[in-house]
Amino acid sequence: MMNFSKGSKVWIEDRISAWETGEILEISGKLVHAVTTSGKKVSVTREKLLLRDADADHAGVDDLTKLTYLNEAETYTGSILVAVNPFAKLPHLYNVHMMEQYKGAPLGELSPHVFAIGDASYRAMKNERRSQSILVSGESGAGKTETTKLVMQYLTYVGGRAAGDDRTVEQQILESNPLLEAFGNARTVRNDNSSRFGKFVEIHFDASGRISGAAVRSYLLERSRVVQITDPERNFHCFYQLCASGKVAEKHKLDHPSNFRYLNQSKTYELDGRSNAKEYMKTKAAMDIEAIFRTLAAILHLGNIEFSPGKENDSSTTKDKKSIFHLQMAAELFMCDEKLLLATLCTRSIKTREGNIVKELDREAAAAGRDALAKTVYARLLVQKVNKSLGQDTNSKMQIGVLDIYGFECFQKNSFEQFCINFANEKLQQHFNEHVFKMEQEYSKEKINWSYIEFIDNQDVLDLIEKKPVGIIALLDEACMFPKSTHATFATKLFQSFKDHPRLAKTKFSQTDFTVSHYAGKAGHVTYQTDIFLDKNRDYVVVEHCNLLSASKCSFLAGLFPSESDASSKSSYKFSSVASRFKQQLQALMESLKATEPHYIRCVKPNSSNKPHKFESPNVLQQLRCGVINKVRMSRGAKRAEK
Ligand SMILES: Nc1ncnc2c1ncn2[C@@H]1O[C@H](COP(=O)(O)OP(=O)(O)OP(=O)(O)O)[C@@H](O)[C@H]1O
Repeated sequence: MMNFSKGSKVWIEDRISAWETGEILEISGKLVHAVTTSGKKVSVTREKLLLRDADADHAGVDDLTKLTYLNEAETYTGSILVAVNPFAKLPHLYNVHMMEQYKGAPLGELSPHVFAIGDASYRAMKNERRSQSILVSGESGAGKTETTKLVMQYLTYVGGRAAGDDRTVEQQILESNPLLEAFGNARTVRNDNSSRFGKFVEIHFDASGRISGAAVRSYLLERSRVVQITDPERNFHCFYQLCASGKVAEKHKLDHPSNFRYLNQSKTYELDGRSNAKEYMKTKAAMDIEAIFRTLAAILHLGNIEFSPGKENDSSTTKDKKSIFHLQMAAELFMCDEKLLLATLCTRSIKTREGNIVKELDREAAAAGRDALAKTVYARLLVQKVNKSLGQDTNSKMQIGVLDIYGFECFQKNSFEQFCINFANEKLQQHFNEHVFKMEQEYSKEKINWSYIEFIDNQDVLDLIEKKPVGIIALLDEACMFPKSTHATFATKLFQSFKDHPRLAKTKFSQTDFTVSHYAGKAGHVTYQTDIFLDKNRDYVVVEHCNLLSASKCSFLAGLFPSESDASSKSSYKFSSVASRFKQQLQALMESLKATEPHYIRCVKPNSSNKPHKFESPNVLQQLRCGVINKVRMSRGAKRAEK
């Protein structure tokens, strides 16, 4: 129970602003009468109040360990940097002078800064000879990508070689950013430059702490965007850049984006304050292979091939002259045979005991196959290319990995993507729990009074999601493999298997939605709509597609499709589970992270209109509650001991 008395400085819970500052006027029985700093008188019960640091009134504090009272109103803590997106350029905060200031400065001596985290990681790596990781999280538009770039800027600054080399590794690393963004980012309703994939950038160092290479791993690229977008969102930036590239565009017969089906589903072609042509130059500077542009152009032409019914029943062929032109262009740019491309799009061969049978595809199936091909080519292009341009150092013993991954998501409607994203966040939360637990043990050895209140073990949610043979992912894969399954049979099986599971519930209004109670407390109850779960989890690799492109005369493209001889497969479609692949990738990521010492940056979006100088408290509080820093509180008075 907190000790309130007349004159106590307090935080008062408020429906609109979350917490208001105030002072107690009088206590009468269960009611406390208080006045807010803005002069409003309120009478509330004690639960609506928290004691407050009066010292911090004037300017606030930027390091929470400086507070006497630590509670939600002051905010949570831990060794986490909370970075609020300024939505304005702040060059004075991120220049060389600043980097110089933070270089070697003990953590906590200067104001909290992204560079301070970068420096702490770099020094820990050098001193302890141990790999480090920096985990950047937050919701869309909170500033993860920008923060990641600043961390990389700092690391390349302190770990860079002396000037004089031709094109140094650190230059290569920094230049990979425009490339990654061109291919992996797009305009969404929430962010003009939203990363449509998660990424783990590993910077490699040699024994003396100098940068020797880098690598990037990507997670869950939103492939569907290549073929489907809605206004005012856009496709990936690189397509618009290519259309604005002048000569190259002309050479590949590209003109305005409005002429391409993959781009004109949304009428948004330009972005405020960005020029497609200028961005193209930046992307181009980071890569020298003409083959990439050619492949991108081929994807756009491919998307413009339309089909009409063919001569035979349920068959299809190119619709008109225009489609034939785009077919020719796509084949030319993919450097493959035009007839073979058409056959790949309009037929499938099925292996039977008697031999191969060629089955005609109707126009819907042909169009679906065309889009699948576009998505597969695009997805393979991204990481392959970026990794090549970075230059990995396979001998490096020490690394600093920067993870930029989507934070916990809970919308009005949640589908498969949110399910995967929240699964990733559960994994990261478990990693965080283990880390804090270890720290707590260290502290108790040193007899420091620190307690990790409400240590929440989320193994049960993880089991629910990923355990074999019965877990949400396993049941989903099973459903995907049986042609007769529907989302309804999947949901029924799910509820049968987990009848009394405390973390899984049915919803009132639907038989097929399910709610998972994630780690993030009340805010973490997420209801998923299973309608398109099965489709979204199916990633068919069409054998003909691979055969077509592995035979391409363009060695770059052929290299993206190493030929697999899978004679045992009866069908030319091979089911591969998106969720299971993601699970494996996460497992590998966790293994990498376990070998490192982690540092955390939580990015916060101050308002939902992306405006500077606007702070919506309830909104921010919600983000902090859902974040990695949830549930970590130091007991009051504990941090005095720590100080
Ligand atoms: N430190 C910063 N200084 C100035 N502007 C920033 C900063 N961080 C973010 N912004 C602004 O906010 C926008 C969104 O940030 P960013 O793209 O980094 O968000 P994100 O968390 O990576 O989002 P998503 O999950 O959608 O990729 C940026 O394009 C930029 O305009």
